[in-house]
Amino acid sequence: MTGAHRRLAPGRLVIASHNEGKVREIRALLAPFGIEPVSAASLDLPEPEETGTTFAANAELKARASADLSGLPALADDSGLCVEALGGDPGIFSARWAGESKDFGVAMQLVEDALGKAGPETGRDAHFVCALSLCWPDGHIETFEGRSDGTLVWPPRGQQGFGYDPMFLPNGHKQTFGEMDPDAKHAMSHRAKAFAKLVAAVF
Ligand SMILES: O=c1nc[nH]c2c1ncn2[C@H]1C[C@H](O)[C@@H](COP(=O)(O)OP(=O)(O)OP(=O)(O)O)O1
Ligand SMILES: [Mg+2]
Repeated sequence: MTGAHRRLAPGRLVIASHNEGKVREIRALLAPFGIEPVSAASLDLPEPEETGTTFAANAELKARASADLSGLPALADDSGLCVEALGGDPGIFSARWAGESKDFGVAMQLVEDALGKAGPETGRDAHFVCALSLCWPDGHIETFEGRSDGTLVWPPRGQQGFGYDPMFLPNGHKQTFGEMDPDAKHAMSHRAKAFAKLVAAVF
C-alpha cells in the first residue's frame, strides 16, 4: 500500500472470516485497540468465492464483500502455507486442500505425501503468508502482508492453533505453531507481522 493511510475510528468492525481459528487470533490482536469486533458469521454474511490469484486479491475481495453488505469497516485475512519444494503449493489453495469437511489432518497428509514424491533433496522449507485487507464502506481499502519462515515436521505435533500449525516449525524455535502457547504465536506469526503493519498505518 502506498500513499496516504486512513485512520480507523473506534467502533464496530467486521472480521470478514468464517474460519474460527483466524477469528480467534484476529480478536486477540485487536484487543488492545478499542475496536468492537463483530464476526461475519454473526451477521450472516456469505462466504465469497475466492477467485483471486494472489493472497492480497482474495483478502481484498473478502473485505470488500463484507464492508459492502454490512456498511461497517471490514477486515479480511487471506493466508496459506507455501512449500518451497512444491513450487509454493498449497499457497492460496491451502483451505481448499482440506476439502469440504475442512479436515487439516487430511491436508497435512497431502502435503507430506507430495513432499515424499518430490524427494529428499528438495528439503522441507516452507513459509506462511498472511494478507490482511481493511475495507471501509465507501470502498477505500488498505492491504498489508506478513510472512513466517520455517520447516515442516512429520508427524504433526501439538493441538494449539489451527490449520497446518502442527507441522510448521518456525525458524529459530523448538516448538511447532501447534505446540506453542497462542501468545507466543501471536508475538511472531505471519498474521502478527501483517497486523503490526496495519496497526502502524491505521491506528
Ligand atoms: O496461522 C496459520 N496456521 C495454520 N494454518 C494456516 C494459518 N494461516 C492460514 N492457514 C491455512 C489454513 C487455512 O484454512 C488456510 C487459509 O485459507 P483462507 O481462504 O485464507 O481462509 P479460510 O477459508 O480458512 O477462511 P476465510 O476465507 O473465511 O477467512 O491456510
Ligand atoms: Mg477462504
